[in-house]
Amino acid sequence: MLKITDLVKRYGSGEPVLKNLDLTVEGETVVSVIGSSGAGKSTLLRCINRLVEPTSGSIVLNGAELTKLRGRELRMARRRIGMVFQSFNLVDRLTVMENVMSGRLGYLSTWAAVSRRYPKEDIRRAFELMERVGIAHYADNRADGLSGGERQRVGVVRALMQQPEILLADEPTASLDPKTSEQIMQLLRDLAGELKLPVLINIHNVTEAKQYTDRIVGMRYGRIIFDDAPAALTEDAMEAIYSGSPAADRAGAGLKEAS
Ligand SMILES: Nc1ncnc2c1ncn2[C@@H]1O[C@H](COP(=O)(O)OP(=O)(O)OP(=O)(O)O)[C@@H](O)[C@H]1O
Repeated sequence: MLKITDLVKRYGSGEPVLKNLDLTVEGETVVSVIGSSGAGKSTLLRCINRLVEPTSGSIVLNGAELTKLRGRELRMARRRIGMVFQSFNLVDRLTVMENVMSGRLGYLSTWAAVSRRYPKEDIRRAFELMERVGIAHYADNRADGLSGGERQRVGVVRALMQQPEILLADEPTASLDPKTSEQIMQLLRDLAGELKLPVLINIHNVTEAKQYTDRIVGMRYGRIIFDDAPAALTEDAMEAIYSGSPAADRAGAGLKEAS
């Protein structure tokens, strides 16, 4: 379970971009985070894996407080959090297999990592997952020879190789055509169920969020103002999430306040 309490993030001395957020994600739920550009969606995801340092608040993953960790402990905790990126973040000149196996680096000794001596079990698991997502036949191909959808599948398998306890996806379909985008959303949804993994997806495409996720979290300038099932995302709720400006938000407008 991921439990975020009273999370604040301020970049430098500016206004907070996350304002006392509370969010709990349990089980194999697929949760989408929607909101205007600048609402703080990426910052929220990046605070969870500490790519961005939270200013204050608590982020607990299966009993472990992530905000307090430093050094080795932080590296150990990070491997429990899988991340899938909009731009895939693959190493182009490496093969699909090498990219996938880089998901295991956090588990290997320095010597094993440098010499790329992966345990047999890791290799078996890599093939199993690559088969599952339909890229096993590309294992020895260079990553830059693949289509966008195939590259994102590599990114998903790499994240799963970490044996994560949660999967974070930062606009995973934004670089893909509509059909491929739907396939990736379906894949994330299916994998959440198969691996009993909670998935948190930052996404701009509200139609996909409604179709492929169990729960929608709507952010407006640093606050969560909607958190419910897709069917509850009415036009009024959409208006509250997407209208306004940071200045209007500072003045206190919002769905929670209005209701
Ligand atoms: N490294 C940074 N330094 C300073 N300000 C930042 C930094 N990263 C993000 N911000 C600011 O924080 C706010 C929230 O940005 P964030 O990227 O989290 O929003 P978002 O909802 O993910 O937007 P988008 O949908 O456009 O990606 C924005 O005002 C942004 O300019």
